[in-house]
Amino acid sequence: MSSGGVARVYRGAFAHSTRDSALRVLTDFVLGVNEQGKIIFFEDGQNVESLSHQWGFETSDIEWLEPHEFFMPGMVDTHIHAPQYAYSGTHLDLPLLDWLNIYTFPVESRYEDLDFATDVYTKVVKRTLCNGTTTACYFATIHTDASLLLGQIADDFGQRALIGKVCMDCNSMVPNYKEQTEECKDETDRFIHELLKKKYALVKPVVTPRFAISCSSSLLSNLGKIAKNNDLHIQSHISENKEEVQFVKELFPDCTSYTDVYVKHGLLTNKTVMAHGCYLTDEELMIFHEKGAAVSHCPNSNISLISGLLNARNVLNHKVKLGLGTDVAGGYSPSMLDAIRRAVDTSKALCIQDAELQPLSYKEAFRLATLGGSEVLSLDDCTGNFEVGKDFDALRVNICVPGSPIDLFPGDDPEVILEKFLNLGDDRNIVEVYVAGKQVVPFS
Ligand SMILES: O=c1[nH]c(=O)c2nc[nH]c2[nH]1
Ligand SMILES: [Zn+2]
Repeated sequence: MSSGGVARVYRGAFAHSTRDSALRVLTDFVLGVNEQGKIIFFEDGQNVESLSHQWGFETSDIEWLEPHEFFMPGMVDTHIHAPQYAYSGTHLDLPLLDWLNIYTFPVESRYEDLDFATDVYTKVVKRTLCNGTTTACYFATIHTDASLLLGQIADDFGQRALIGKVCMDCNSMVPNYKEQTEECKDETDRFIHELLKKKYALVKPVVTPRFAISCSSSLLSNLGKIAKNNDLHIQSHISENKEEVQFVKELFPDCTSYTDVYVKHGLLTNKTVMAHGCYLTDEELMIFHEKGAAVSHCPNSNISLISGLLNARNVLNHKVKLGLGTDVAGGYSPSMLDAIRRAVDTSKALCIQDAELQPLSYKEAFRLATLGGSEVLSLDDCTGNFEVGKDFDALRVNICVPGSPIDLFPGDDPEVILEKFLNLGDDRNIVEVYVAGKQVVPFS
């Protein structure tokens, strides 16, 4: 645009969460992005003259949003299985452990085939970006090369991503879908080092033991060490379903709880995100808080696989970091808007059972999908809201696109427009997506 490092300036309505507030709607703000994709100012529109002098841009260069448009932060999917996208929207008629054995493992075992992997991984990255997921924490499969391919595809399309090569050395039901312990450890090392060697700006590895049931104690310990030695993120599953919790108790009789299994193997750190957690006790949540570990709330999956209902309010009351996950394909929707709606619905269903409970508001769910998710992935220094210094990860939302699923009425102010979008909107309303200042949707 002009000298002084300003690449673009936008003026109009913005909605985001802050440390103190689940939702702040700013009706007339100006936001500047520099060449590196970072937010360099975010101020009241009245300050535009002084900002133009300070940053050396012409006010005529400002891009104005329409009255029925706003920017919100890109959404953070804290838990999604990229390979399972191949069958998303189907296979939702079995409980977790049968679902894994009958549907999931046979499909995941096909990802040795890099053509198949390219097809599915391209589709899942494009679909999630169109739906406003600017950051995704992916499980891949046990296959190192296909997992590296997922990293390359996320980088190609400009999505911020954590990529996990899945680790599992126990699988009696589908024995061809597992690795030997040593091989799994070595391949995890290779995956991490090859991915880091690519020096992708926004794509990083995450250590990924599938869950306690599919990993030996020796593998879990090795993965804890690998994460520690390389200062890496960790992701897994915990306490999703009652049968699973009981099985873990039997497999690890020396551990006092499911959480204790991960603690004892060095896998519960301040860079850990555990999916589900429906049956975590208050004592376990206290351990999560002490360790700084996070929970990914996956409400679509919890209901679709009839696993349980996470009491998100209780997790928040324990000051445990909480975000939302689609958990494709146990969750059938790749959209984080769906995760927002189902998180609110789940909290209301729990309120039917216990009138003392306070349901989640749409504002709180918005926070979980944006800033909360960035905290869960320890990425809140660079994404999650429009704080100056963070990367510009943003969705330009337009309520009045042709064929919009939303109608507006006189008096609908920006806060009402946001609420309608969160409850009624879809990818048609997400007209542009930015990651680190780069426009990634529409695809170039
Ligand atoms: O919802 C789930 N999806 C999975 O793929 C999985 N693996 C272990 N536990 C799991 N839960
Ligand atoms: Zn999962």
